[in-house]
Parts: sequence; structure tokens; C-alpha cells
Amino acid sequence: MSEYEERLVSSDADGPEEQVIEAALRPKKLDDFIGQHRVREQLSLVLHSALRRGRTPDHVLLSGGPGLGKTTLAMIIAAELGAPLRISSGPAIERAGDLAAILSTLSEGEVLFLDEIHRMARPAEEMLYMAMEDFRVDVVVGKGPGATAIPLDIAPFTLVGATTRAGMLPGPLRDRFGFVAHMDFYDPGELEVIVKRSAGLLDVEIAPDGAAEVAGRSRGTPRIANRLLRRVRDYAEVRADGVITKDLARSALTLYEVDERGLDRLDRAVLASLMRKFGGGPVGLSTLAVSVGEEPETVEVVAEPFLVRQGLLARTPRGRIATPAAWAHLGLTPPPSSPMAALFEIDDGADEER
Ligand SMILES: Nc1ncnc2c1ncn2[C@@H]1O[C@H](COP(=O)(O)OP(=O)(O)OP(=O)(O)O)[C@@H](O)[C@H]1O
Repeated sequence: MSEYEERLVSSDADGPEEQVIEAALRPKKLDDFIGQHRVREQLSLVLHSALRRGRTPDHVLLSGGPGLGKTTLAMIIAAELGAPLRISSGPAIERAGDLAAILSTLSEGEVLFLDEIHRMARPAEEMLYMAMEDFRVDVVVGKGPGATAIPLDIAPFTLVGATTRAGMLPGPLRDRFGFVAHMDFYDPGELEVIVKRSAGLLDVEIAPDGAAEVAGRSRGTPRIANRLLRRVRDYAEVRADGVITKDLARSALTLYEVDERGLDRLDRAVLASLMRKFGGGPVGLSTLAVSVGEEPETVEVVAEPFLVRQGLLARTPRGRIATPAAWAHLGLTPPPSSPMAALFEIDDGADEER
């Protein structure tokens, strides 16, 4: 097992126990949903005009990274419409029949939330096209030349699809969504509001600068903000009087090895190795991964996106390089011969040397 396995700053969902707490922290109304102003305003118009016309709203596609609030928003959509919500996900729909079973039992106006919609099986996807457009599916009975398609009407419903990979969605599916919302990372001010709100719900006392400290280390992601808050709360209860101040949040997060920019041990190990062992690069992904005792995929998928987003690491055709900001962040000085010239060849495409 990797020594970096348990990541406090992972944006992936938690285990079942933590998910219960996460659910309790979800805002229930559009007005309580913090940040994403443009998405919120546009969505509010879509929903309220449909309500006014007494029709089901257009299908909604939510795209954005894990932990940014897609499930929360789907629940809010159903609540705002006063409609029941059915939840499923792309990977759970392995055959067209799985989807037909869901669609044929929807009640009128129901909201169907399909998480990870880009991972749905192809035949199901094709069935979904017709369902979205005409509220009808063709159920195929029998096999081979004798197979017949029986058309089946389904109740008008609203599909809310969520995807972390909007680019992987086939055009015909994407085009059938009347409203596509792209969810961005949150800025520190918005995360601070989220942290304060969650602290209130968890009955934890937090000073404004304590909330800012947690927010600043949360990698633009509400799920991480809420998780860090819970760990800082533990620390405050055991080591202090339960109140989260700035100093306390700093001490707690230092203990948990999450630094001021939200980097954890793996992130820093990647940067430190790149700088200390390879003079800042360029170095190939596999070599870099071996140097930190990780699989190349872990370094590429887990650590790199955030480091690139932070401007600390760059992918170039000749390999990975540490940027001047990375040297500064780790308090190291680049060697005089450091090939910073490679910076001028930065390539942000994903098809660089592996
Ligand atoms: N805008 C927001 N305001 C307040 N809390 C939020 C907001 N967005 C997300 N959260 C909180 O962050 C947590 C994660 O959100 P959610 O499960 O909706 O993310 P997600 O995008 O669906 O993630 P995944 O793609 O992994 O399913 C929830 O506990 C939710 O309360």
C-alpha cells in the first residue's frame, strides 16, 4: 500500500460514515448554495420559468471536478421544483434494460440524477437519447432477427446529468441537455463562507481568521474544506478549548501535513524530488514517480493536476519541470545551471512524454 494512500486533501468522496456528515452539510435551497453565481442565477431562471409554465424544465448537465457540489445541486433542483428525486449513476447502468427499469417507473415531473453519466454503457446511452427527447423508449424483446422493439411511453421527467469529464460526453448526448453548467473551483472567500456555515451546522465555534485559514488550504473544493474543518475541530476539542482560531487551524493542519497552499505530503514529495534530485527537471513522469516510490498514474492523476493548476509544475515535451514558484514555495534555490529555459517550451496538452 502506498504511504500516501490516505489523503486528507483528496477531492473524492469519503467512506460511508463521513458521507453521512457530508449529507448533513449540504445546502437544501438554491439561496443557500454558496458561490457559482452565474450557474445559480441561470439555473434559477430555468427552474422558475418552467414552474411558471407548469412544464418540466430542460434537462441539465452539470460538469466539474469531484466535490464541487454537483450532487448537492441536483438535490436542490428537485427541492426547488418540489419534485421527487431518483439517484443513479453511469457505472450502475450496465445494460439498456437497467435504464429502462428506471425510466419506466419515474413519476411525472420526477428528477433523475445520473452521476458520472459519461460512464454509461453505450446501448443505454442510445436509449436515453430518445427518452430525453420524446419521453419514450423502445424496449427490445427477443434476440436476433426475431427481436421486436416495443415503444413505451414514459412520464415527462428532468434529467440532471453530472460529469467530471464533459469532453468525454458524445455530442448527441450533450446536445440533448437544454442547460449545461460548468462548475468552477471556488475562491477562498466563498470557501470561507462555506466553512463558517458548516461550522455552524456542526456546532463548532470558529473565528473568522480560523475559517480563512481552513478555506485557504482547501484547494478550491467545498468537500475538502468540510473535511479539513472536521479534522481541525477534532484537534480543537482534544488539544484546546474547542474554539478554532487562526493559530489553532495552522497548528492542526501542520500536524495533518497540509500546507498553506493546500499541498500535502505527496505533492511536496513530488516537487522536492523534482528539485533536489533532478535540478528542477525536465524529467520524465516514470522517473519522477519512481523517485517518490509511487506509480506514474498516481503522480499524474492525483498530484499533478493541482500542482499544474497552482503554477508549481509544468508539463513540457521534454518532461516535468518545477516552476520558479515551486522553488520559492519549498524555500529552495535553483542551481545556476537550472534549465529554466525549458519554461519557454511549456505545453499544457496531456500528450507529453510519459
Ligand atoms: N456551493 C456549496 N455550498 C455549500 N456547501 C457545498 C457547496 N458545494 C458543495 N458543498 C459541500 O461539499 C460536499 C461535496 O459536495 P457534492 O457531493 O455535491 O459534490 P459532487 O460535485 O457531487 O462530488 P462528486 O463528483 O464526487 O460526486 C457536500 O457536503 C456539500 O455540502
